[in-house]
Amino acid sequence: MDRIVIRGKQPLSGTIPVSGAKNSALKLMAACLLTEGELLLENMPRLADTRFMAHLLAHLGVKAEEQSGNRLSLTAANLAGTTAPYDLVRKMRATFNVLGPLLAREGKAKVSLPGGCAIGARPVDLHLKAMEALGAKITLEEGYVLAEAPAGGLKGGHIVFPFVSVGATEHAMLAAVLAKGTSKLENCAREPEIEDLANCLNAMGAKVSGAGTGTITIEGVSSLGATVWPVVADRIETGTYAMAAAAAGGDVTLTGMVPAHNQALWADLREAGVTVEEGETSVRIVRNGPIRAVDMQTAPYPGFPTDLQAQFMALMCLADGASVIRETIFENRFMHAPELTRLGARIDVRGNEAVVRGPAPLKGAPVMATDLRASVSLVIAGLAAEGETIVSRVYHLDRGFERLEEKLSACGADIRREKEEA
Ligand SMILES: CC(=O)N[C@H]1[C@@H](OP(=O)(O)OP(=O)(O)OC[C@H]2O[C@@H](n3ccc(=O)[nH]c3=O)[C@H](O)[C@@H]2O)O[C@H](CO)[C@@H](O)[C@@H]1O
Ligand SMILES: C=C(OP(=O)(O)O)C(=O)O
Repeated sequence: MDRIVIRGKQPLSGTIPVSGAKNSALKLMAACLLTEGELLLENMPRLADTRFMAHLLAHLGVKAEEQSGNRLSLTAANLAGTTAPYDLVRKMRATFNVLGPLLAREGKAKVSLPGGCAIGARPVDLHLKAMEALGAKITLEEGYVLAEAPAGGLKGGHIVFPFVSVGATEHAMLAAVLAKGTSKLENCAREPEIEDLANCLNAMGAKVSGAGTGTITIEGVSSLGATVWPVVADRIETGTYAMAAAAAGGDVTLTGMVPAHNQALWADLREAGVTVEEGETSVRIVRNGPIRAVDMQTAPYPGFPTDLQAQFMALMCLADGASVIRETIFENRFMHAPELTRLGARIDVRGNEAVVRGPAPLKGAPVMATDLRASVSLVIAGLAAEGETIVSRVYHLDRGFERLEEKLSACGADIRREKEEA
């Protein structure tokens, strides 16, 4: 197993190209199941999660071919089956989103209950209610969801989500595009990844309107066709490197991204004393002076993303004063706090609130995390800490960060990957 070794206290300076968004790429990949035509995805991030999703799609009969220039060709001309087995679903959340497309195209699907980051219970009840609203019959059997469309296929339906769910909104869209009639989805998630998926589906011939707002309307069509689609830039990777630059200090420009997708973070970074200069498709982050403590609460988009909460906590460890961080999306997403404490941070967690008391003189130590964003928060803290920080369980990082060490080293970070001793 690999580990990441960081010698901190090197200011960062340079340019980091932002990759395509993991959380969009995975749902776009699932969309290939809706058509016999080729879905050619550009700006694909090369990640453990996208590889894993490709394995699942291959199992379902999809011809998946990586092409130069971060392109992935997916063709589901002949499906080999409609079952997504436990071993190919358990590692991550987005694999569950193959259920809707299979159900819409083949009239049935059998999909294992999903895995994903261990950050809370993460049920799939909203996904299943959405499928039922489109006419599907759902049963649970031995850890699998069995879904069956009515004779003649899924029908347009009215879905009012009781609370906002990114995955359920995307899943409902992925099924409703091929349903007969019109579907109306209310209280939808508004994340940029939802718009990316809707725009790609429309390019395939779907009729989806309202994505990016709370109400999405879908007029079902009888079939979808081939398209070429560039994956939207990863706003979580963007925010992560922005906070790495703020924590380590220096002057870093992130390129190939959409500044508007991180407004909540930019506001908090500016309040913390960090300079954020937004360009058309880039953002420059400069931090020379002290960091001010800022309170923050996660919220669905356009609020502060839960996927950047751990990184923000790492930054606040360095701030002058106390900051209160409230996690409102997942009930168990402070697993990084005890690990940050190993590096010298002072953090009190009570329920869904963490009080971070800075500035803590961080010192390198061996640490490990239990999920993707928690792991990268330890990398950020390591960049600001004196001495050597060793982050184990790198497979979490590999799920969602493409060439992390390369991108940070190019900006002057002393960071390397090595084999863990047995
Ligand atoms: C692969 C992917 O895109 N993952 C992202 C997606 O996860 P994911 O789509 O799983 O997150 P959701 O928005 O669905 O989850 C929000 C909340 O709703 C709950 N819930 C969700 C569905 C459901 O059927 N029942 C239910 O109770 C969840 O447990 C959570 O507490 O959005 C999250 C919130 O921005 C991000 O942190 C994840 O990185
Ligand atoms: C929680 C995440 O991913 P997943 O939903 O796949 O667990 C994440 O990307 O931070």
